[in-house]
Amino acid sequence: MMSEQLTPSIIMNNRFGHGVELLLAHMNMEDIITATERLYQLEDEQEEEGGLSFEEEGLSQEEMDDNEELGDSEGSGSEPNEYVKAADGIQYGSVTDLLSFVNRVSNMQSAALKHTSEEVGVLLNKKYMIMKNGRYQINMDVLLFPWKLTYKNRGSGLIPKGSFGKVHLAQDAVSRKRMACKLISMENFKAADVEFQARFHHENIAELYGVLLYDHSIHLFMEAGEGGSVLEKLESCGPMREFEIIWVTKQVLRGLEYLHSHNIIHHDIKPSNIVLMSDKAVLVDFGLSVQMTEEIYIPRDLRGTEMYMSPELVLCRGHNTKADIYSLGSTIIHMQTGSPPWVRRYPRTAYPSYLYIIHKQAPPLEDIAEDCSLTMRSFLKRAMERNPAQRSSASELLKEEAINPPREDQPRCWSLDSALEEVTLTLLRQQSENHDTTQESSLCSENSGHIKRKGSLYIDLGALSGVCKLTVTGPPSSEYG
Ligand SMILES: Nc1ncnc2c1ncn2[C@@H]1O[C@H](COP(=O)(O)OP(=O)(O)OP(=O)(O)O)[C@@H](O)[C@H]1O
Repeated sequence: MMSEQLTPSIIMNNRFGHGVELLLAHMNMEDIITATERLYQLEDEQEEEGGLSFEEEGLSQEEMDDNEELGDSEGSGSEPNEYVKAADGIQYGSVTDLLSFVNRVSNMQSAALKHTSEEVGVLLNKKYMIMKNGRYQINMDVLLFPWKLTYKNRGSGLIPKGSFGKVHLAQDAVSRKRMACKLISMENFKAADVEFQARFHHENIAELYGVLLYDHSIHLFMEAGEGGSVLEKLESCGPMREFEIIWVTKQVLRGLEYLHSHNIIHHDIKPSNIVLMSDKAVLVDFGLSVQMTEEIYIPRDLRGTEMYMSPELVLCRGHNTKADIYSLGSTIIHMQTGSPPWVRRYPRTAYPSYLYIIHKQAPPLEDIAEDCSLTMRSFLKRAMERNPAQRSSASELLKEEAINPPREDQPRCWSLDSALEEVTLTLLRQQSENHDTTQESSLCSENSGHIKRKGSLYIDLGALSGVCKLTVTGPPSSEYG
């Protein structure tokens, strides 16, 4: 059995021997057979290919080239076997490498990994996660911090906590990239927790950077929503204004349009699973997601969060991607009013479950905010249509007037944008008439920056974060030396 006192070099030298001892001591026979089969299969593959290869899926040419170098320099082909390697170190790899790592880890008895004192895992992103001497150590190469979302009325050191995980802010010591790191205990980890984020890439889906197993917890490193979740914003700043809701809704719909085009149901659309960045919002938490293989998904269990669930999901007789659209409708009601649907009419204290109410009474159009615009109200009716076949899809909703308001109805900053743009263009025209090239170039650069921001709520969110005293306190740079 691997002793905790062994120095890293001894562990390296005895890696293969200790690995076998560990397997024998802690795995059951079935695990050993699976592992052995995998070992021979891998050896065969390596012999055929003349060495260990990375599947290049999801990697840029540059990364693929780097992988080749990595393979040479680290002598990956000469490792005793990949089974031991993948459970006994860190490697840069492709999505396929990562998925095979998480599958192996989630199938192993947790006792077999209990004594792994070093990080093991697969990193997808070489630009942000910089390995040193074949290692990527927690609290050395990557530092973890509690989120310090200093929204008003909130204490510091808040760690957003879900039912199975907790999410820290992480920073790579070399690249300085800030990431979110979700910790899931081995007992609760399942491959689905990473599968969708690893396989599917879209700007409105939090990008997965790598997965490590350390200290008996799975660490998922991903794109960080430094502005916190929509739920945190609601809890601290109260109901959102319609132009903010429109902005978030559009981002979520784009993410859903992409997921649904791949027949993926997210299954848990709600304010805490939408996180904010300065220029976009992304979906997180794919632990309940499912990729449909048929028109209708027949669930074996109830998936989702009650208050946001559609009536067909509650019924458990089969549903499809439209269930997410309904949950988005519930989420919009929460953003408008500060409470999820139902709870103001049926207080939680008196109603321990809302399933029956949803089944009998959905959709909860009475919960739509009183000051909701007519177009948003009609959007909500389409999104929360009781019959999923008649409910609009993400692509259809993206074309709705409610989320594409006419220019004159845009929020003030948009008008400010437009006004600035018009003034700048007029000035530019005048300047070019006068041939004053010096001023023209300075105006040009200002203008291009301005145009880049146009169409996003860049200014609003910045201003908003000021109003809400939203800051993410990063680590003092002195901590990195
Ligand atoms: N990439 C991220 N960036 C910023 N915050 C995040 C990120 N991922 C998750 N969070 C925050 O951490 C909280 C918990 O994460 P997550 O929902 O993934 O865990 P969970 O255990 O599956 O939660 P639940 O079961 O309640 O949905 C989220 O509500 C969100 O506030």
